[in-house]
Amino acid sequence: MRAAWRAADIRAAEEALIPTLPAGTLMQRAAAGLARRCASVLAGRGGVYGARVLLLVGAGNNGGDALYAGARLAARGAAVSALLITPDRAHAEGLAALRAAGGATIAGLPAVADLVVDGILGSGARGPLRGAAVDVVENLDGVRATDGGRPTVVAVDVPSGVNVNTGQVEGPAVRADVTVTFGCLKPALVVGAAVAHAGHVDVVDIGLPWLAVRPAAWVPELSDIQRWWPSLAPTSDKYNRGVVGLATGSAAFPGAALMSVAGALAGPTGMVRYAGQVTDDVVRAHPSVIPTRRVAEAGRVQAWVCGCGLGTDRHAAEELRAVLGAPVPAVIDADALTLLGHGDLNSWLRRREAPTVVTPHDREFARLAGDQPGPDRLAAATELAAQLGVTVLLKGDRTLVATPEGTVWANPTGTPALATAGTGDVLAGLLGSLLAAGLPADRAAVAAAFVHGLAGRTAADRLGGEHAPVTAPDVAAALPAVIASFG
Ligand SMILES: NC(=O)C1=CN([C@@H]2O[C@H](COP(=O)(O)OP(=O)(O)OC[C@H]3O[C@@H](n4cnc5c(N)ncnc54)[C@H](O)[C@@H]3O)[C@@H](O)[C@H]2O)[C@@H](O)CC1
Repeated sequence: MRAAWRAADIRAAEEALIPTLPAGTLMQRAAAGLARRCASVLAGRGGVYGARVLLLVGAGNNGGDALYAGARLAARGAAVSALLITPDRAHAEGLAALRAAGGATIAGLPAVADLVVDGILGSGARGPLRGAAVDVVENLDGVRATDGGRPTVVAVDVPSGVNVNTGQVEGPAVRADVTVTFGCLKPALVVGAAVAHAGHVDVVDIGLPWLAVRPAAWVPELSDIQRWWPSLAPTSDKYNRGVVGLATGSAAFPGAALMSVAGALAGPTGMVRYAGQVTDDVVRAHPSVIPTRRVAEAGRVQAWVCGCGLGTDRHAAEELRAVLGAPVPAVIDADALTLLGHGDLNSWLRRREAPTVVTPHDREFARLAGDQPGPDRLAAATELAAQLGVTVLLKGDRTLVATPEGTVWANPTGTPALATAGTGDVLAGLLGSLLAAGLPADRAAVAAAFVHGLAGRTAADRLGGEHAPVTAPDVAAALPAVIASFG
């Protein structure tokens, strides 16, 4: 797993480190890593020698990184021009280094550049872009590469214009192909609208120590999921692998039952029970499932999933109450979240002692929290988790998992392929299976979101690419291959 820390925490660590090193060491390490990445980008566009490089240089150290990296590229024969956003405040030593290497300054955006290095703002950014930077960023699209195509844009640390700590994008912001970030990830590189501005993210090691404060977010990696995923043992049987129950679907929404069951069947449990109104549909599609009509009539389970397509009538409320009253972990999804938003069911949720995961998208989040998550999704998910005392899986292109204790995870595998009806039901079923198999709520939620994202990507690939019309059954069908690949 990797950590994304807030700008102030990173700055404090850097300030503690700086006096222990020769002057300028951190910036030189940053610039060296940045120049290396820029050179590899240029290698793919015909080489460094003779390439046209445009540096966008702001008033702070972010501009300093760009200037020193530009000096390194100029020394290798690139034609490097620096556009100083606030000329009287540019990093003096960096500028001198660039000039000494043969680079020049220019007064406005050039017509041609093969590589644009965005050093306008980094972790010292406050609010949306102001002043001359706005014009530069808004007109960047007019710059063409020597071959007539788009230049490659490399952002330094974070793309300029994004909120480093929240990932919010409130005004014009650079759209980078690559972001070279220093020391560790930043929240803007893992959550919110800013992620789409960052492109591919490279973390350059500048010798920053592991920070002693809680990260703004953790980002799971495949190796974490592989490690957590319950594996089959010679002594496994259908009961000790865990049994998951699904209180999902209704006459109006039978598909939600089928999708949630499909998700659960792909998980690690040995048995799936279905309690609901569409038992015939479920058993026809999935003959291994044990059907009953009501939660109260189902046999023992180690976790419940409740809400997908359940409806919001009195029957649905009774079923939700039965799930909330059961002393086992529960996933509360979709219609069950609507039911929780009003009436006495919310107090049932608070009384629960077994782990609970709620899985809202933004509108469902508003039903629980009173308002949509807003631009600071990390804070919103954390607050709701603390307020309800449950794990919150906030769906989005970067799904977040927040625990009541204040830990947040940002899932990196999201894909637009999942933006289609029914995929949430698949996720809920899979998550329920992981809970029933004994995973703690946060790991179950993180693992389910991660694998679900991979399944979305696999489904799209199988159908011909990222623009293929993926459906929820395609996602469910892709789960076994993704899980099998864990080895
Ligand atoms: N602290 C360190 O030791 C290191 C810092 N490094 C670099 O330094 C960066 C942080 O440097 P700084 O703290 O100087 O901050 P920035 O380089 O992000 O710039 C801050 C300056 O930009 C201006 N500014 C702030 N918000 C603005 C806005 N919305 N619109 C227009 N101008 C705005 C302010 O006047 C401020 O002086 C990092 O992102 C990284 O690139 C690296 O060199 C590695 C080492």
